[in-house]
Amino acid sequence: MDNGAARTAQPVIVAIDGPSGTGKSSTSKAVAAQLGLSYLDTGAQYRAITWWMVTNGIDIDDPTAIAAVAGKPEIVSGTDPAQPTITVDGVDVSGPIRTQEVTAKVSAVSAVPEVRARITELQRSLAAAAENGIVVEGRDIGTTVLPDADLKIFLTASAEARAARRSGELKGSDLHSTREALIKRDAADSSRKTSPLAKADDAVEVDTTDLTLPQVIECVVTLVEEKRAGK
Ligand SMILES: Nc1ncnc2c1ncn2[C@@H]1O[C@H](COP(=O)(O)OP(=O)(O)O)[C@@H](O)[C@H]1O
Ligand SMILES: Nc1ccn([C@H]2C[C@H](O)[C@@H](COP(=O)(O)OP(=O)(O)O)O2)c(=O)n1
Repeated sequence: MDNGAARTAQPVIVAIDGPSGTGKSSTSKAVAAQLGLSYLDTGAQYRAITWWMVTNGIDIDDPTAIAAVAGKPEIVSGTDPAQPTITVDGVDVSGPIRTQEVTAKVSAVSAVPEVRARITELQRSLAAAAENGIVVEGRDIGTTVLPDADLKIFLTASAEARAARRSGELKGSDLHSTREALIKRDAADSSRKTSPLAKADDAVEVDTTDLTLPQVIECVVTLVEEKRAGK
């Protein structure tokens, strides 16, 4: 019986995938905040496990060595879009996971199946625990992690636009080397055997090259609201 209390909407699961610099993090955070949903940056989790491997002297070129210790670090993600957090064994690593060293090594670490199995399990349990629903962003969310997501978005943008956005963030970096590094990482992420970066067949593709960030956010919010209305 309806006792007059506000009826809560069904939890909604939104998967946002795409290559680097397409606007996944900024869009996902804003959409989640606007709609009262949780938010998960899965790239931060792969960066966190990479940071742990580097800090503990694990040979990044040795997938067997990485696999052997993949279960060791305890990675905890806070899913409030206003203040996303990430810790490894209780240490706040939100700064250290963004260094160029971690960025250069994350594709090799995240290609190891044992790493993916571990992180995927964490992602699924966080999504299941999100009371109002969640926006999860990454590379394989729509294809592998949450194939039953209510809405799947695949963001794209030209390499030029993505490199310009990234070098705007990294002070002192030059556009050419940022573009090359970004293309190399996308190629590695797209060609790995285990759950590569890919668009799910039922994902809505949004090309953000000529859109402002507020336009992309509005587009995704509208798609979520349409989904919710149709439920
Ligand atoms: N549509 C857009 N137009 C201009 N800049 C954008 C747009 N979307 C994102 N950005 C900027 O580009 C940078 C990378 O965005 P981010 O959300 O981190 O991308 P991703 O998570 O896909 O790597 C950020 O500085 C962000 O503010
Ligand atoms: N679901 C995911 C998310 C990220 N990864 C890997 C591959 C990416 O190059 C790294 C870093 O991801 P992140 O989203 O932080 O990358 P950006 O620099 O923001 O583009 O993690 C992944 O393999 N699967």
